[in-house]
Amino acid sequence: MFYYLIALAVILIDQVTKWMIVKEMYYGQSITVIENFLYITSHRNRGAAWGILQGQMWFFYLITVVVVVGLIIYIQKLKKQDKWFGIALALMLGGAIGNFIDRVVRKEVVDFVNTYIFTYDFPIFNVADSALVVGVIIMFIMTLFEGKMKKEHKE
Ligand SMILES: CCC[C@@H]1OC(=O)[C@@H](C)C[C@H](C)CCCCC(=O)CCC[C@@H](CC)/C=C/C=C(\COC)CC[C@@H](O)[C@@H](O)C[C@H](O)CNC1=O
Repeated sequence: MFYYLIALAVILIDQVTKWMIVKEMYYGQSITVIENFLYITSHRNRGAAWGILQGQMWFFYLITVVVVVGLIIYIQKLKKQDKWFGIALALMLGGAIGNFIDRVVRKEVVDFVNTYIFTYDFPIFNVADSALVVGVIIMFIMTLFEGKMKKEHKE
């Protein structure tokens, strides 16, 4: 149950930030936060990461529903000691739903976090993407860590 609160918090923060960007900024407007590193740029994406599959909304709905159902089943099955795993799943759940709301309501995803990692202009993303990526990273670390733990028990 606790994990759904994390997912809900991610959705709220994601939707509030997107709502502010849509309300306060015109499309393409950019605000410098840290020169040459971080900008807030009002952007829209009809695709997935890096703008792949532009406009394939039905495909995105399908994938997102499968991802969300999978995550909920996984969260329900969690045991007590899988705390971090649950947090990772909750972050991914919140992120997936956050972008899903945009895709259903706006038919496009609002993006605004514009970072330049070294000289590479990383694709503009949003809070939901960050939650998804952080969730994936935590899950990846947990899986590695779990593997290591099991090996130790065996030896
Ligand atoms: C993060 C997943 C993207 C997110 O997937 C979602 O919604 C999920 C729930 C539904 C998709 C239909 C299915 C995932 C497709 C897989 C994918 O795409 C490969 C992802 C790799 C990833 C490593 C895990 C890299 C990271 C990229 C970016 C995020 O950097 C922080 C750049 C984000 C910008 O291109 C921004 O314009 C994207 C826009 O906001 C729409 N977002 C989505 O489609």
